[in-house]
Amino acid sequence: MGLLDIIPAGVVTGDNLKKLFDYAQEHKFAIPAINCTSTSTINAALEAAKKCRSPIIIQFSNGGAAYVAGKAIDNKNQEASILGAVAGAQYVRSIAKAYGIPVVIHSDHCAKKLLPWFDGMIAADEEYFKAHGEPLFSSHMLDLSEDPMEENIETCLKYLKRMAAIDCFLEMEIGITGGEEDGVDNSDVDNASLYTQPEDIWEIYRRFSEVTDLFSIAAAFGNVHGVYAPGNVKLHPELLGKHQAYVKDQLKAKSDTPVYFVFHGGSGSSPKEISTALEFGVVKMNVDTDTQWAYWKGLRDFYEKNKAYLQSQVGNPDGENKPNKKYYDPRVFIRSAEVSMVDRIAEAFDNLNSKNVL
Ligand SMILES: O=C(CO)COP(=O)(O)O
Ligand SMILES: O=C[C@H](O)COP(=O)(O)O
Ligand SMILES: [Zn+2]
Ligand SMILES: [Zn+2]
Repeated sequence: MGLLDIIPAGVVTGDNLKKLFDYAQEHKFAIPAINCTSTSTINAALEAAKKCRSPIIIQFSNGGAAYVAGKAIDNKNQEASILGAVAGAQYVRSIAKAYGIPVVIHSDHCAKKLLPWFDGMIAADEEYFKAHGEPLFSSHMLDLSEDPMEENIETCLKYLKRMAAIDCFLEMEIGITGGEEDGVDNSDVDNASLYTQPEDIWEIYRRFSEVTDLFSIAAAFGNVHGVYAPGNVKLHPELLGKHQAYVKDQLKAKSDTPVYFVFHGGSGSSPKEISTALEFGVVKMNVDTDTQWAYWKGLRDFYEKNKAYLQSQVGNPDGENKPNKKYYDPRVFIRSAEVSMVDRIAEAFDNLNSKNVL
């Protein structure tokens, strides 16, 4: 039985999203979450998933969402980030079904200072729920990992109650992802905060479960955003196994993976690190930096290959009166970027063991 026997193609929310993650854990695969900033990058992500016969997660960071709306819109009260995330979600909703794959729409890291962004997106979810019986977004992430744990949990619980009422799924972060996100520089945080403890996972799991089962945990196991020289990042995905065993024991559960874990900083991770994470119940892995690089590389290679045709509107090695329109049409050069991004996402499906699961 394939995934499409269990959940439909198109945007999945609520119980269908839970079924997707359960299916992924059962079959030891995870779904790549690709940071998208435009219809071009969204289409590349959907194209890769269609090609690989896999579900996909389209996610918008705060800055990525603002970029979707356009740089001319002021973002002082998060207007651009709210409008852009909502516009991006609506765009995905209008085309997802045509790709014939399950699609999850998600918003990425939201720190305390960005809560007005979160409020704006939840308001859009509630409005969408009134009209369609489901939220606009499948899920959102709250990242209060910089704050004391009790405050992190309390704030998440407040939103979780509101989200549970509209079947919207919450991803929370505990422990700190190193590197940089949304201009917050975490490159010098102390080592212990980069690795979460099992007791903390249980505390979160226990309290969130009293409200809903629509939540996941981005637990830090040395994850870092970005790509660095070899040896600089020490990932310990096996720690996730300890967390799962601890929660299983507390719950006296049958499942070895009672928790849905999220892997941040997927770029630059080795296939071995990724497969260890899969073993311990990771259902979602975020990839941004490597797909950014792939998009750029596609464009760079196009330019290198066609340089002589890209110096003037008219005139190339084939003749001084020959027009170059077909080289500088964005549908041609941006397409090269997309094709390269599609290939990199296909590699992520391979590493995440999620090819041909429909
Ligand atoms: O975790 C991420 C987005 O939240 C992406 O991390 P990378 O840029 O390292 O792939
Ligand atoms: O959080 C990590 C993602 O890579 C988002 O990056 P960004 O804030 O530059 O869009
Ligand atoms: Zn974080
Ligand atoms: Zn992240």
